[in-house]
Amino acid sequence: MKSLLPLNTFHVQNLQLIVNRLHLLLHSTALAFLFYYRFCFLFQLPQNRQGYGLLSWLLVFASETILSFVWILDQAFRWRPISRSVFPERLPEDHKLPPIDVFICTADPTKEPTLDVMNTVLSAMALDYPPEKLHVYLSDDGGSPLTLHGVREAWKFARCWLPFCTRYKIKNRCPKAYFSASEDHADDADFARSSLYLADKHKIKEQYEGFKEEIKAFRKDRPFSRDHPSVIEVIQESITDDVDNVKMPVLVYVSREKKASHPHHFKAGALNVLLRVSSVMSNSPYILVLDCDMFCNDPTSARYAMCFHLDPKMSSSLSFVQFPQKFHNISKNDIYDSQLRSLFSLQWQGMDGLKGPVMSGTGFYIKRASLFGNCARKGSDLLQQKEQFGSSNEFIRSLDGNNTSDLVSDQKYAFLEEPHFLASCSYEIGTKWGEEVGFLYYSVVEDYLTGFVLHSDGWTSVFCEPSKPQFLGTATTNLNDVLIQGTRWYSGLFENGINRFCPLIYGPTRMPLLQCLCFAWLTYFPLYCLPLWCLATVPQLSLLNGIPLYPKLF
Ligand SMILES: O=c1ccn([C@@H]2O[C@H](COP(=O)(O)OP(=O)(O)O[C@H]3O[C@H](CO)[C@@H](O)[C@H](O)[C@H]3O)[C@@H](O)[C@H]2O)c(=O)[nH]1
Ligand SMILES: [Mn+2]
Repeated sequence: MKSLLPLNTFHVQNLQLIVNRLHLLLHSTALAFLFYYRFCFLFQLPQNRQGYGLLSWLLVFASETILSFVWILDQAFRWRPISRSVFPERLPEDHKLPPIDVFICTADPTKEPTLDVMNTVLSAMALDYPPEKLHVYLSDDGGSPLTLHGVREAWKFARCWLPFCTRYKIKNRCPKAYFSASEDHADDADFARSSLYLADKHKIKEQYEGFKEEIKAFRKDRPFSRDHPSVIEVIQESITDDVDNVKMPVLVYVSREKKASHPHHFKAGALNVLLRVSSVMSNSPYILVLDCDMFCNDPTSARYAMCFHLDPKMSSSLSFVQFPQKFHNISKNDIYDSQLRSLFSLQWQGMDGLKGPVMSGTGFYIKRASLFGNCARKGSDLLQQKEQFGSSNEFIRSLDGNNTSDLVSDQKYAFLEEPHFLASCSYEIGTKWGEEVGFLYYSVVEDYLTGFVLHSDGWTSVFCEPSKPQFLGTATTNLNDVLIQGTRWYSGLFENGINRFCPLIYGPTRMPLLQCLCFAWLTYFPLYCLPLWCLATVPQLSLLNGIPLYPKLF
């Protein structure tokens, strides 16, 4: 009976849909009149086509054209908004659930405080999922001894933290957030006032303080260089005092090799190394990608995601389940809209009604096989596969998809030869990594591009937005950071609108038109700044100089 019921359902938001489409009709009629007026004016009288008057007209006309173009693209998001529900209680029993690898990226311990990164790691280890099916990989691009020390300490702390969370069904499993939450928030269960719970809570708080001290006390003066060899440590193996029989997820620290002479491709490069290293260790079919500044706020996300990935109706074409980015540090007035509200509540819902939302960098559960594109097809010969994936036989063997999670604890990996080879910076030379395989390198917004190409290859995605945010991140809240991040995102996005991945050229033969328009909106909306400048100056100057730009009403 259990398996017959659907794991998820969706419903089209009909009222929203009708309002949106009526608005589309009304607004486009108004636009048609505006354009008619502009054309008539230019072609009616010859004197309209000379001097400053003409210049102002053309500038305003060009601005209106750009705005209308961006507006038309934006309508695709509003065409068919849907919302979804999931039923995790209908999932198969724990032993039948597929394994998951969690990838967390960090790059710089000075900008990304180690304690916060470890909180993200701990919250991921404490996901509500069978621990033997969970493998957490931390990629440290800084190659910092402090981060490695932090991971070892985090593992020790996790040995008490995880049982505490399961015993009391703690909902907020990021220790920092749990201890700083107000009492009523943290403890809403029946036993909240029981003396046993309070005593345990007190004890675990002390252990957390000890863990914090351990990280603080670490010598930080060691400079970290851009050149460093790869360091890989399966934390599970380094601890021997198996006092209590606590089942723990595997925790792996990976710092890939870096040389100034080799491009490292930022986060996409780090994720691809994790993809390779994990494939010869746990090789889980599903991967959760997290930024180090984004912790799991609710432990149920893995089960929620599996409600889609295990749904036989959608799983064959489903590449990833995207959760919205929500933030814990939004200021009261949020004057820069750091929450990115329209993206994560309105537009992603709209794309969900088409072929699925854009990959948003963090908080998504992706099917590993989808990242190997068409290259991984069975039957292609070994030589060809080596050209695409590099020369590791073990990696190529892993493409068959047979999970090898028991190998993590195998003696074979005591020396970790193969993972080191896969994490070396020369491994990718001459291969298709970053071009056709894994996360793509052509863009600073690797998430957008990888998602776009996946959609072009026929994969779909799903947007899952439960009422309680599953992940909480740190938003940019001051003008300086907003401008730096904005410039990086919008220039990166716009670049994708004018290179060979232009959604309006590359897309239409590969995906439905409305989906193309959504991607096109993302790449072209940075053009907004041009009409903004024009309309903030030209009409005002024209008014002062007596140049009419708009029709007289009376
Ligand atoms: O060389 C690098 C650079 C960055 N990172 C990590 O990548 C993540 C995101 O980088 P960040 O500098 O915080 O960028 P944001 O602008 O905050 O990130 C947003 O935009 C990125 C680019 O689109 C996406 O990858 C992110 O997921 C998304 O949250 C962080 O965890 C970093 O530690 C690395 O691992 N290696
Ligand atoms: Mn960030």
